[in-house]
Amino acid sequence: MKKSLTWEQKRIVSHENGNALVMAVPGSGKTITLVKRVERLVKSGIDPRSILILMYNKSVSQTFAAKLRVVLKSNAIPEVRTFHSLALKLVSNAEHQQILKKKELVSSDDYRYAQIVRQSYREGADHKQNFIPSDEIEEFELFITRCRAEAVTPDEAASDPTFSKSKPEHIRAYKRYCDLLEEYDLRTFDDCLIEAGLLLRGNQYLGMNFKHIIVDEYQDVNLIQHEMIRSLAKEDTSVMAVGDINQCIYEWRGARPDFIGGLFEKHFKNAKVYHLSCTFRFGHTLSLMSNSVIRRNSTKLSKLCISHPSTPKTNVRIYSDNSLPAVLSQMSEASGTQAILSRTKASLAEAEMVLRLCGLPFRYLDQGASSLYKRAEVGLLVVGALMCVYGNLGRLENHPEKQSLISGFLDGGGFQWKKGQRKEALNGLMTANTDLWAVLGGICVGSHYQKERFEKLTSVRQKDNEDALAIGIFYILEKAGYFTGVGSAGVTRRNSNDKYRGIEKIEKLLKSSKVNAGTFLNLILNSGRRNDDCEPFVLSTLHGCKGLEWDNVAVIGLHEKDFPCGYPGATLGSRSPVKEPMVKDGTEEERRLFYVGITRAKRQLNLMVPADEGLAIWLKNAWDSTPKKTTTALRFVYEAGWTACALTSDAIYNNSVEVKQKSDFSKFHQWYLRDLQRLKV
Ligand SMILES: Nc1ncnc2c1ncn2[C@@H]1O[C@H](COP(=O)(O)OP(=O)(O)OP(=O)(O)O)[C@@H](O)[C@H]1O
Repeated sequence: MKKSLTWEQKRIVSHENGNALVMAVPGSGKTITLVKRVERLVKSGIDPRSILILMYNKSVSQTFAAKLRVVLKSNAIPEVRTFHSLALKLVSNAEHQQILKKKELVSSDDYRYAQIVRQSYREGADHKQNFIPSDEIEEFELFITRCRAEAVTPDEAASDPTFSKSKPEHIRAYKRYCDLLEEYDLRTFDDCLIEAGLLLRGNQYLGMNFKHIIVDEYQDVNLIQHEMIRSLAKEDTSVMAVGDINQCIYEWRGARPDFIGGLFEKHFKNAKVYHLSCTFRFGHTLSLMSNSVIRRNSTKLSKLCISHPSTPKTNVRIYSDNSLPAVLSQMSEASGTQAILSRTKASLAEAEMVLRLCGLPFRYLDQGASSLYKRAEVGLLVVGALMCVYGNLGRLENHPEKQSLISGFLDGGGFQWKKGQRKEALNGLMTANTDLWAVLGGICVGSHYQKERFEKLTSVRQKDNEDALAIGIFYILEKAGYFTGVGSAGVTRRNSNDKYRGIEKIEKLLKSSKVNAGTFLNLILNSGRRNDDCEPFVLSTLHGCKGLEWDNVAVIGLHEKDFPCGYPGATLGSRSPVKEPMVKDGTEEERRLFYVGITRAKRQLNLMVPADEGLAIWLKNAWDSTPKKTTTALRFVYEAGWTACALTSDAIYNNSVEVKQKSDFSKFHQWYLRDLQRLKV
């Protein structure tokens, strides 16, 4: 169906030369608007090669380029790139011209990168043990990311209070990290961005000369990327930044809402401001709820997100956590695409278990990097249960995830490995028909601690059988101390992988489902149902779902404790030239993350919350303020004010707004109704 543009969209398409800032609410059709704008520029005689479009990720940029090829009926389309691919192009050109030293590119999932991070942490932080807990490494990696996002050298980090107030060992380790990259002639993607920025600042454009630059998702641009655009733009370049301040969710990577909400206009003079305030994705209840939440942030809400009258109703429901199996079964019967979104990977693991129990198909958006198999507590549980039931690991032979499960057991088992031991254990256990206790017994001989640990874990040697309740086996393992060595309980802003909560969730599920050990092991070890009439459920973290939409969405794990609003490790310093971060405890970023999550739904949104009497009272009274006391359910669900939003939304759909009293609607809902009236669509 051919879509006719709204007047807001048309104004952006026909923007003349000069800088522009487009503030777009979720689902407002940025893609179609930008495609039409480029089409208009090219039709007006602008050389496509002088147009650069910078997008957030590879798949979005590829889809956008494909759309341009169709619209322009040509392969001669403008340059559509991600920041990283642009940086890579600049750096490889500079290497070619011998301006830069030739180095190999290393991605963050390359084993060499992981080795360098570990080595630099061990040496720089003077870490005695060979095995470093993953949480410590993740915290250090976060520190590296922050330094690289602002191109801070180790010396600068040491003398800058925003960085040096962090752990001193991080600064030493960061210096070692930089030295090691240099030593091994390696360059990460972040290094590419920094070096590309320096090339551009030195006027080494290497053939780049753009009349128009369009940058999508500007709210997640960091300082280096912002500076790159500044260097690329010449006197006569028109830069158009498109984004949504309320969807800035990558502060830990150096993005800041005040870049799109201040810095852009400061550096790109006379920028004309446009709004895309009308969503085509979801109906009035969800628009009202998302506005209701996000207005609690300190960023002033100048325009509300309004549902376009052509948008179908979205059903929003709030359910108790305990009814997850029933809700997912009901979703599987609805038509269209389905997604399960969560702040933490622990909740996704719970959802995966439920899907397996219900025999529903699923896939991870991150290709399985957060799947059950990658979780230490699952490795411990599976290995432990296999030993209890069968007395050996035979069922893992030829299993494609054998290595992940054994690694989980070795990493979560609390062995405090010494140099080379973990590798030896893994190699030993990966050989066919190996005896777990014989391999470990041969390795854990050095220290008293390891011997003790080994003895504790082997205490489950006795054979149970497949009919035993899985929860019974879970308790045997727990008593034997299986889970005491598993990671941290905290969720940092970057790391959504909290293992303790994963254990809690597994326990809850095994208790309520009453499955026996045989069934449980089958559910985990079989690949899950693949073919089904219903679309596979997509599982994703809230960070990963940006820019996407599904017909039916469940946002799960909406517990206050799972959103690290006040978690100290979550607080990020920044050397932004604008001002200090607005809220230090991270509440605003977490609220934006919730906002991004709920605005992915088209027809149905299910919010899964823990039992919370306070929320029941809130909903009964149709309140939408921020609760003053600490809550069990996420405070943002309180703020969304579902009851009042559903009532106002019903009045709009039933055309009964006019017959009601003004006082039937809160001031805030009156604002929405006024804007809806005014919308000249
Ligand atoms: N003028 C229009 N009329 C009808 N539908 C439209 C119009 N413009 C866009 N749409 C539809 O709106 C939906 C959302 O568009 P799009 O995916 O571009 O949103 P977005 O602005 O990028 O959202 P987000 O910020 O959440 O990523 C799409 O299904 C698109 O086809």
